[in-house]
Amino acid sequence: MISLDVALGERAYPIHVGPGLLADTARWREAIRGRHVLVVSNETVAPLYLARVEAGLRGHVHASLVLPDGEAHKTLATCARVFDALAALGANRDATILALGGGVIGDLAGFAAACWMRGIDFVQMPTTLLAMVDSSVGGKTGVNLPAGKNLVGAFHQPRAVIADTSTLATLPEREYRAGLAEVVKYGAIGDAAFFAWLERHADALNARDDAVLAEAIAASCRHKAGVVARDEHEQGERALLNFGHTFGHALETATGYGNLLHGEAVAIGMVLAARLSAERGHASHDDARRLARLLAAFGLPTAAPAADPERLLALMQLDKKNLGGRLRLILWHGIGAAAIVPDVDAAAIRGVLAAA
Ligand SMILES: NC(=O)c1ccc[n+]([C@@H]2O[C@H](COP(=O)([O-])OP(=O)(O)OC[C@H]3O[C@@H](n4cnc5c(N)ncnc54)[C@H](O)[C@@H]3O)[C@@H](O)[C@H]2O)c1
Ligand SMILES: O=C(O)C(=O)C[C@@H](O)[C@H](O)[C@H](O)COP(=O)(O)O
Ligand SMILES: [Zn+2]
Repeated sequence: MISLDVALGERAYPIHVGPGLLADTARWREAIRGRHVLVVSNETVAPLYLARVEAGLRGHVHASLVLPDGEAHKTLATCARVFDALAALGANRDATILALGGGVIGDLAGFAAACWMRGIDFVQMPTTLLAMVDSSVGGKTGVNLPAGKNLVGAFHQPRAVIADTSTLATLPEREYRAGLAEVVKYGAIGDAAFFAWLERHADALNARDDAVLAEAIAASCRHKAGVVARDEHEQGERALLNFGHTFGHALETATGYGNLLHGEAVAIGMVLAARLSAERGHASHDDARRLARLLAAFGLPTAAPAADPERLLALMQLDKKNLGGRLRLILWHGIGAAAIVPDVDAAAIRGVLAAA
């Protein structure tokens, strides 16, 4: 098992990564402070793993809420179901939500925890690669609107992250590969050596080699935990974690939530952002091609699906990073370096979208 901390002073919390952690109840029960516990999961994950979690809750007043599966359900309406379940449980301010599932469950249950009685504890129990390397860490919680991804949300840090890597054994191949997109992101924006390591270990990662995968997850969590500790509320550096996301989120919304997986949309978005950066002279075309090659080696898409460029641009205009009506994007300086660019010309974005 690997453990590290997200260093946030009094709100610091541990990330534990390793096989069998859900059954290691002593490890995660210490993160629960009150009597009431609501486990939030979905109809795919619950039959596989909910019993392991419930077995650790003897002595607590607890209930489980099993939600429908999918990005299309990351909505305010689903969130209202979590509130109803908390009310039925009699959950007070000392209640804890356990979010058992992928990023959709983590974002949604975390947001419900941020809102219930103005904020209760929650514990992330990620069961996808993407959730283990990214969404469970850092406290970005929220839901989608038809108008855009994650438009309603809150920063609310979990009390602990319990990543049981044995759950990845049941994760479908496409979902596994989508998680690798966010792993590549850490190398692309801030760690050229890690990027090169990923290139060398692509075959092992595709084969889900246990030791190599554990190293990739640990390195990703270290990157994310470091950024979050330095810039919890995205006043600066944290925005770099959004590399590829302005394009990616627009594609997810435009194609209908769930058709393109988040990791897939981010892969395409990183390729488009890298191309835009190369065209503006920030990065070399060779580096942009190298990024696309690594993503393709992980079986990820690198070309945008058919979508109206004007609709995509309109969606990008509602991105949370924008200020003063200006398009603020994360552009790229080649393998291992990225920067926030405050005023990107819409015409340049149109050009990249039209050529995609
Ligand atoms: N908060 C953040 O910082 C952050 C970071 C990245 C992504 N996100 C969000 O995360 C979401 C994507 O998360 P995701 O990729 O985990 O998708 P997901 O939550 O939809 O999970 C993917 C699929 O795998 C299934 N699944 C989960 N664990 C499984 C397991 N162990 N075995 C079998 N099936 C399993 C799920 O039921 C689902 O069908 C998006 O909404 C994205 O916006 C948030
Ligand atoms: O933690 C962050 O900060 C990120 O940007 C991580 C992203 O991978 C993630 O998709 C996040 O949900 C995007 O956040 P948003 O603020 O663009 O909605
Ligand atoms: Zn993401």
